[in-house]
Amino acid sequence: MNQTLTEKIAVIGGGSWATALVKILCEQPHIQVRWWLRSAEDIAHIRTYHHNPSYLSDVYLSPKKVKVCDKIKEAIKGAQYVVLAIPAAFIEEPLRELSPELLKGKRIVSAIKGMVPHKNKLVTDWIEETYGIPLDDMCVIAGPCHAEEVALEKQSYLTIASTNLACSEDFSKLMTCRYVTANPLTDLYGVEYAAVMKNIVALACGITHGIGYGDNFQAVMVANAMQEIRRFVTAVDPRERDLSSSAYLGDLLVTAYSQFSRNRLFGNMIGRGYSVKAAQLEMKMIAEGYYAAKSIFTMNEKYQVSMPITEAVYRILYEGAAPAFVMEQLKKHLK
Ligand SMILES: NC(=O)c1ccc[n+]([C@@H]2O[C@H](COP(=O)([O-])OP(=O)(O)OC[C@H]3O[C@@H](n4cnc5c(N)ncnc54)[C@H](OP(=O)(O)O)[C@@H]3O)[C@@H](O)[C@H]2O)c1
Ligand SMILES: O=P(O)(O)OC[C@H](O)CO
Repeated sequence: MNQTLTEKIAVIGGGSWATALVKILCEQPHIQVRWWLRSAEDIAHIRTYHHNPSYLSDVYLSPKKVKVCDKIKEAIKGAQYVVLAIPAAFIEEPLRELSPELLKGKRIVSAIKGMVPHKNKLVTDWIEETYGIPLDDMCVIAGPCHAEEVALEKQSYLTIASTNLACSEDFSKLMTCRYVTANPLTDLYGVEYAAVMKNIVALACGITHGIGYGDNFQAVMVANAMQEIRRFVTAVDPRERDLSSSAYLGDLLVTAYSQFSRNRLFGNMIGRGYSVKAAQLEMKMIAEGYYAAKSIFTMNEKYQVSMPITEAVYRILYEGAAPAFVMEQLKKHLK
């Protein structure tokens, strides 16, 4: 049956999460996805074979639904939503081609769980400051959801957070399909900071497992981490929020425990004695927690919240402190 594709959505980024989001969006009969990737080889391959050769290569990408674009300007043209799915550390370069005029009137959706390094800014704050998009025209995709499980169509839940309930409700509808349920929420900052911080915790879990600590220790660390997240998020953006819900606690748990977690894997390599450089080279994918540890540690110089787990990860990754020694010190802070 021929469907009329009445809504264009741009997806920016070519990694695993971008590929999974393209797949989810393609489930909507009326949507055409305009997909920008930086790799010319991947673009050529997708055009010919309808699969991303580099990430989630089993996912079929229908040429009727997905238009792959070499130019970011081409991808956003006519799109009502622009979905950003590049690790925060690399977001500035590709968006440099865009201007406030080109993005005016569009809704920006951040699928990024990271902060723009050097600026120590949430992606939504950085977009508002750089492109003048009001926060009410933005939302973030959060919740415990690994791209690999989306590829396998395993039942998953997402949270779409925005300061503007209508914006989060509208986008939740587009992200809901047979195997994904997306729920709206209005706690934009809380969700965004919690998503950034859970990556640091997963790194810490990986480090301790790499050293030889067991599940008993990890459970205590994750419980303490939830309190650390609560202290920091409350200091930065005080308001009522249920941190035990899936956008916060659920996301922390999946990242801390899943076989698919990039951040946990990265931490595990560090715990087993890899240098940061060697671990980054070995892992094809990006562990946002590496950058987040620095951003949150630096932000906390202002807030002075007690954050022993973040500090431990920062000292290991950025000051070269020995993981076993740092974790020995951390033990004294956990209950
Ligand atoms: N994966 C998930 O399950 C998942 C779930 C929820 C949220 N997220 C979030 O989604 C965002 C994207 O993560 P991902 O998992 O899709 O990452 P990924 O699979 O590790 O892919 C990395 C992406 O970053 C690009 N990249 C790497 N180095 C770059 C550089 N120096 N300059 C510019 N681009 C570079 C890669 O492009 P090339 O392929 O061309 O190298 C690729 O598109 C992150 O913020 C992550 O936290 C991921
Ligand atoms: O678990 P990670 O470190 O791969 O991060 C991916 C997502 O944030 C999980 O929701």
